[in-house]
Amino acid sequence: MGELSVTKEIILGALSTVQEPDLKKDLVTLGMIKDIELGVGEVRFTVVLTTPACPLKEKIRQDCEGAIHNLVHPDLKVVINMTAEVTSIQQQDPLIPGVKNVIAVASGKGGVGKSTVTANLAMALKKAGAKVGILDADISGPSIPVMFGAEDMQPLVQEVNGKNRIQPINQYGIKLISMGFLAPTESPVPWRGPMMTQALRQFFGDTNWEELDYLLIDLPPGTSDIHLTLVQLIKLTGAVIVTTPQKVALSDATKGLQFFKQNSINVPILGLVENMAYFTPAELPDNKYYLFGKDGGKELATKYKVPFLGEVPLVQGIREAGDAGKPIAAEEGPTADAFGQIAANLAQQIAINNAQ
Ligand SMILES: Nc1ncnc2c1ncn2[C@@H]1O[C@H](COP(=O)(O)OP(=O)(O)OP(=O)(O)O)[C@@H](O)[C@H]1O
Repeated sequence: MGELSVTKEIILGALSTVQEPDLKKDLVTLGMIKDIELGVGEVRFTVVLTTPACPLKEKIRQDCEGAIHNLVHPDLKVVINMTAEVTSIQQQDPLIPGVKNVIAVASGKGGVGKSTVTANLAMALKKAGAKVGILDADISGPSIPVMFGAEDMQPLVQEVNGKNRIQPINQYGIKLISMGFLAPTESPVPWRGPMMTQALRQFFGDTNWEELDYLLIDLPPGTSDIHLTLVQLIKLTGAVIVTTPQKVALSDATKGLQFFKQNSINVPILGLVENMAYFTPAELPDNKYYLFGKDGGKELATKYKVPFLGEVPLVQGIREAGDAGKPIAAEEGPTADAFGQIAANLAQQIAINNAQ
């Protein structure tokens, strides 16, 4: 490379031609390039993505390398450190100062797998390197403790900076709080409005969440007092709607969508997840049986112009893992990959919304 004298400005100039495909601006303008270091015949720098679950990570890395080779020198060795700093909504909620994004997971109909999707998305986001928590507000049947093998656990109350704080359960690196910890499942307490409001307020304000990139809220099916309390209590990043492809579930999912979209509530829909999209027997992994109809969720997303985050098959392993207390997304395999892809799409939508 003899004569070549490369400066940080030249490197920045080359990288300013690389676009962040979602945010539609270049990496330099977005402040995503850090710590440029020049060595003999090589350049090192860090790219700070908006989420560790970024589905475009590899493309952005290749585009950076390509820009330097094309615009600076083809033989320059390029060493890129890909990191991430999750972005947050502009006005973070003072009730939960360390929590960057709060995502409501809702469904119209019961039993469509909303808790299963919440648990597995949390696992997948955690696996990608994010700090994740779940607040299980589904008093109709708090299944999150079971899905995390935490049904016999109780959160402790500890004094932090002179204030009593609830310590969330930490299971597989995910922080959990559940209405189920307050009311044992076998003796369902008839929750009344003020009790729920109080419990939710406490779960947000008095829990020692510390730093979280994503806090997922598992809501009861349908639209209830809890939904209203939640949107009044906390500034949500957005909502995810879980549905199955059959007609009854879709019409209920539409009600869920409309609840968040109505003017007085105005919570962005981050996307729709189609659960039990098709059945795949373990012994015939390439066969797909569309038991509940095909593409219902996808079509609903198109109709209401909301992102389609992906589909989850009906497989025995998902139910077994849930019952065994460790979400399947914690393991490796095609089902975990499906959740990984949905989590990446969700993280991407959050980053896009936060940039607007
Ligand atoms: N894709 C799937 N494949 C196999 N089993 C699934 C799948 N999704 C959910 N299940 C199973 O279906 C049952 C109901 O799921 P889950 O509790 O997640 O539904 P829900 O919508 O949260 O229910 P609720 O109405 O109680 O809130 C569970 O036993 C779960 O393991």
